[in-house]
Amino acid sequence: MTGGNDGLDGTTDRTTTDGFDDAIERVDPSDTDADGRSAIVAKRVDSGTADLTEISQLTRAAGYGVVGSLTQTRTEDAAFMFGEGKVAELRDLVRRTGAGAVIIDNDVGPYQTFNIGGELPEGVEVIDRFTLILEIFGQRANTRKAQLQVELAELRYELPRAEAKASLAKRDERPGFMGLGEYDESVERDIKRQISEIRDELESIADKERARREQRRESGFDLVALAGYTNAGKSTLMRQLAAELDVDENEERHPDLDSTAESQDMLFTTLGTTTRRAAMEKRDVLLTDTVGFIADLPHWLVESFESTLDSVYRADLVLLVVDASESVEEMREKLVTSHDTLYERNEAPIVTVFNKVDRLEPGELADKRAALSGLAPEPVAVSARTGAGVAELRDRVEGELPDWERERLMVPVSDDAMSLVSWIHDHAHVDEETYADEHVTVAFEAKPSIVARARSKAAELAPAGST
Ligand SMILES: Nc1nc2c(ncn2[C@@H]2O[C@H](COP(=O)(O)OP(=O)(O)OP(=O)(O)O)[C@@H](O)[C@H]2O)c(=O)[nH]1
Ligand SMILES: [Mg+2]
Repeated sequence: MTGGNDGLDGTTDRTTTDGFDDAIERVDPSDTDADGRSAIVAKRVDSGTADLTEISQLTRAAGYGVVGSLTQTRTEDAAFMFGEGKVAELRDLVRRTGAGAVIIDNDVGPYQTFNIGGELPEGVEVIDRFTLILEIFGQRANTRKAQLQVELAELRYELPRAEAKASLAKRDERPGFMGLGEYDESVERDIKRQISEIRDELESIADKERARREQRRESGFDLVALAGYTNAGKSTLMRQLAAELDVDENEERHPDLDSTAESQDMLFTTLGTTTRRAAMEKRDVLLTDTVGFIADLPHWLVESFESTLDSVYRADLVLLVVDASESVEEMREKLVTSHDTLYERNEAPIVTVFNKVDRLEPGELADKRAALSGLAPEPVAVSARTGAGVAELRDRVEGELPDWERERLMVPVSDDAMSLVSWIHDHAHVDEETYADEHVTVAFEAKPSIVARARSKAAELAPAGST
């Protein structure tokens, strides 16, 4: 996917700064993608040093080679986002590298995008962080739901821009704004209509998923979701915990489901959701792997993916996976982003999982636990790669799931009684099954809702008071 780029840490893009209007500029023409798409990454920060690591990873995940970079520390310029002199430098850098796109790790307004584009050689695209993420999602979207979510996000991104174009066109200042021809209010109306149609279709998909989740709960499954920052190791951990292949047989086929949940050292490897049965001692657990979180996403982009995140929000337990091989600072930022994403909607208890402990030095784990105890109380340390700590994680999952009830039912032997007994076997953990005096007795443990249903089924079979 990322052509000849192996190192994904983007560290080559970082240098020190003099603390002023720092011009960090690197050129690496060898770093072009296989299909020749190349980009310059750029970022502005108000203060401190701009870090290009993540935007470089995202750029490569979208299939571009990173051929140059540029950063600036200064307050935002209303017209160009960067200072005008910096935009001139950007133009020179584009000329020298032959880059086809400039990827800016900021929220670039529609007018700023237009202005920067006007300074660059003809045909060079100006892409901001959100558009880049949407591009990655668009490339990975391979279910109807994922495609609709991407389309919805694109339209919601486009809406304020269409408004801007309409107002520019009205003022007759820049006819053919961005080379896209005439704009008027009908474009906005059209976008709004499409948004509402897509929402309706997504809502009906979400209804079906909700019904399926309830069905699974009724069959005695506990639903556990893997959540966490992109590239934390969720899919790798899923494979460690999973007992067998997917159970989403009713769902639209998804390449992710066919063999294994994919893992790659790349941002947003997983876009859809994958559900597998987990291998547990007692409880029947369904595990769902899902799209990773990332910082600085506008609310509309998160909302567009709401139905994907529903499998996290509506789980019985969330495993929040963190890459513990990163610095405490990075871990903290990613934990904060994850908690922000979960905060309003999540209903489930959260267990934090420190992953990739195979990469830690002795003592490092204890230090990180202590430093992050506020954000990540009692984390379970695992290596999804080697399997270390995974047994402890299973125990912890079983311990955190809502308690089961014990019950003992006795019913007269009959065909209906036998089908009740087999229903109980399917939905509960049976401790004992005995036959005496034409009665069958089953002692079992199950979720309270399953126990209640077994009781009422038994009551229909047995004369009152016989249990
Ligand atoms: N050393 C080490 N590497 C790991 C471990 N777990 C995962 N990785 C690597 O980390 C990278 C990301 O793993 P994934 O499982 O794809 O991560 P993810 O959270 O599913 O990522 P997205 O789907 O992209 O959000 C891959 O290169 C994995 O091989 C681990 O325990 N130790
Ligand atoms: Mg994944």
